[in-house]
Amino acid sequence: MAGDKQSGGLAARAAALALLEAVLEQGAMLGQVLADPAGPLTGLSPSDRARAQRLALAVLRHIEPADRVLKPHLRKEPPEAVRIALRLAVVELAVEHAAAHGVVNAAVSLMRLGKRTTHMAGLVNAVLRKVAEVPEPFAGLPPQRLPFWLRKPLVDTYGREQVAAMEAVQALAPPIDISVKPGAEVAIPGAEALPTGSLRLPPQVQVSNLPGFAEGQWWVQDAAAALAVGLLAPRPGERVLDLCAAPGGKTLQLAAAGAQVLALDISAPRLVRLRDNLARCGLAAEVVAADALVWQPAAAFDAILLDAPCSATGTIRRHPDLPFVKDGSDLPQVLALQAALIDRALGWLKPGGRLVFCTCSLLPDEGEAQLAGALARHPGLVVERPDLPGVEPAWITETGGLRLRPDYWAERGGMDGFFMARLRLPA
Ligand SMILES: C[S@@+](CC[C@H](N)C(=O)[O-])C[C@H]1O[C@@H](n2cnc3c(N)ncnc32)[C@H](O)[C@@H]1O
Repeated sequence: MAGDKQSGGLAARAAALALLEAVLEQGAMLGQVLADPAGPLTGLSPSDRARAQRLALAVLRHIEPADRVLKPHLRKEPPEAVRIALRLAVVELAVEHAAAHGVVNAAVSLMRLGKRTTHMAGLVNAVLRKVAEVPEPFAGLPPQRLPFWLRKPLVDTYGREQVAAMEAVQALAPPIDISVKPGAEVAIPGAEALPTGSLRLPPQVQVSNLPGFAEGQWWVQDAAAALAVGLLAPRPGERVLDLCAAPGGKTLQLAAAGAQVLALDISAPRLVRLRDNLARCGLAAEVVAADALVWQPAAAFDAILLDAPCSATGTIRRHPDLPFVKDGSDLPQVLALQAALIDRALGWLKPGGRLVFCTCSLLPDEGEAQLAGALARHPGLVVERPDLPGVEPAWITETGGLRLRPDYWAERGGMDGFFMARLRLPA
């Protein structure tokens, strides 16, 4: 749909609906759909692409309140395509505070464009006019809840109030954090220096236009994710393995610290991004595409960072599609893989060497329980407590791990959920 400005934003909205249908009806992760060269964003202008993506993310963060607003106005279940279009319009009204006439007209036009939806245009018009009469449609409604398979273990672990606080943060578009190359002078207007050393930018800035990006002086990396390399504390010249490295945020930190890095990942396509990131930042690492369950190193390492595959449930504020696509059924295999990777990595360290194990998960099975399992299987292994700038004592667990949650720094926009621990072998 060319000339989206003249057509009142229809192309961006139509693409947002297609993205939402791919996630909600076909169970695709948004990242996969966005990366598809033949996907719904093909042919759109950069600003329409950005708008479509922003709208789809906003809807995924507010499906539950949108459905509650719509319920009194719908006598029977509309077809899924119509329901998704109604949700989009409600979120535009309630969250984006877009002008009602534009939102209603666009939704009606989109219905008229589809053979299977054209007969619903009148209903959509009537429902949205009713919704638009209320100044703040979401006022008084709780934020969207996590799905039961995830919410239950989180409530059991952290408590009901804490989980509600996480859900409140997950309802907001997250800020963008960046890690700055040591020694680089970066002046980005509006950037906030975080206590742990990362810089925080407002949500939805166009990062590639900002000063220092093209020159490779910094890279996008959540402030919580950046702490794993701080915990490993790589020293110049050390031989360090970045196990499960792609797309490479932590590889960049390790290389920038002067370590001699071997970055390994099973995914060749994800390693293309890692290589691009290294090239942009003028940093070097040996890159290996291999399965860590079969690969063997030629020599032992001083230190290993294991950023293991996991449920990624700590990243829902950045990936609100995750609760609609995953159901936790792959967790047993993922837990077994994490334990196997820990055991293999410990076997590749020099005596006295250190391993940081981390996962971007909120589930204790993928964090605290993996640490306990590793300590039980490897007598002599010790946990070294984190001592990092900006890390609050309350974030450190009894056994010396670091538990990070989305509701920490809530007033600043939160942080990704992570668990990380530094283990040392006997010398
Ligand atoms: C959490 S991500 C890593 C993120 C990365 N460390 C960063 O900071 O950008 C986990 C990675 O594990 C990789 N992976 C999964 N199974 C693997 C295996 N058996 N061997 C090596 N890598 C694996 C995935 O391809 C994925 O890139």
